[in-house]
Amino acid sequence: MSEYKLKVCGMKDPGNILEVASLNPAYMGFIFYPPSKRFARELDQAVLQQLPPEIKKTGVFVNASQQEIEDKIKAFRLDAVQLHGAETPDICKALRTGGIEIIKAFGIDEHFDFHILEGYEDCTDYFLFDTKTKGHGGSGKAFDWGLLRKNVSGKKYFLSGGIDLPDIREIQQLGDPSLYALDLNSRFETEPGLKDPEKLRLFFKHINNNAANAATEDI
Ligand SMILES: O=C(O)c1ccccc1NCC(=O)[C@H](O)[C@H](O)COP(=O)(O)O
Repeated sequence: MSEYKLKVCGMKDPGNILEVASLNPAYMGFIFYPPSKRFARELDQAVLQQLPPEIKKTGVFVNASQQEIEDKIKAFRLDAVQLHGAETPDICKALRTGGIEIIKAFGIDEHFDFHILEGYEDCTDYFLFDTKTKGHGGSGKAFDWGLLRKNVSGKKYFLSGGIDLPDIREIQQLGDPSLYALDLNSRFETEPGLKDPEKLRLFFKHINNNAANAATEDI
């Protein structure tokens, strides 16, 4: 089994960004959505440029205009964008032309029609499955992962929504070859936008320990 990539989302504090970067997540997410408690209002461009190039700087948007997204890509030298609203395949395609990685997020509940994904197959790099909420993300709530059995797309996806330390074993047992990355956010916070590096360190340490029955007493 290959290792899960890890994404830490909702970063905004300069010191905290650098602390979390020392754990080497594959992705770090910055939220450019003003209503979010994690809105990166005064994100420090200089701090982002200190991040190792292996960490993909990911801008998270909800129904932003193409111009706004492109401005942020340029200003913060983003590697990826994560689109959390009702963005169309056309906007995904237009943004991707610029060479940026496109992660299209979908809110999942029992009513989600997985056929919607068909329109996004050719214009995105990854899907992200999050819990359906009015707030678009960062709810701290998990959806029923059993619903993913209805996903017939072979595209790699990020699993998101309320992931926490006690979920490690269940995630290891999902055994889905399309599951590419895990998105961590509010369950690893001491306050909105501020991550607990020690709690993240524990998750990082145990999640890719492939022996599903490995000792996890320190969790
Ligand atoms: O985190 C937010 O506040 C947020 C608000 C609006 C759109 C997206 C948002 N977060 C995007 C993420 O990738 C989160 O990590 C994802 O929603 C899961 O968050 P959580 O349920 O807190 O683990």
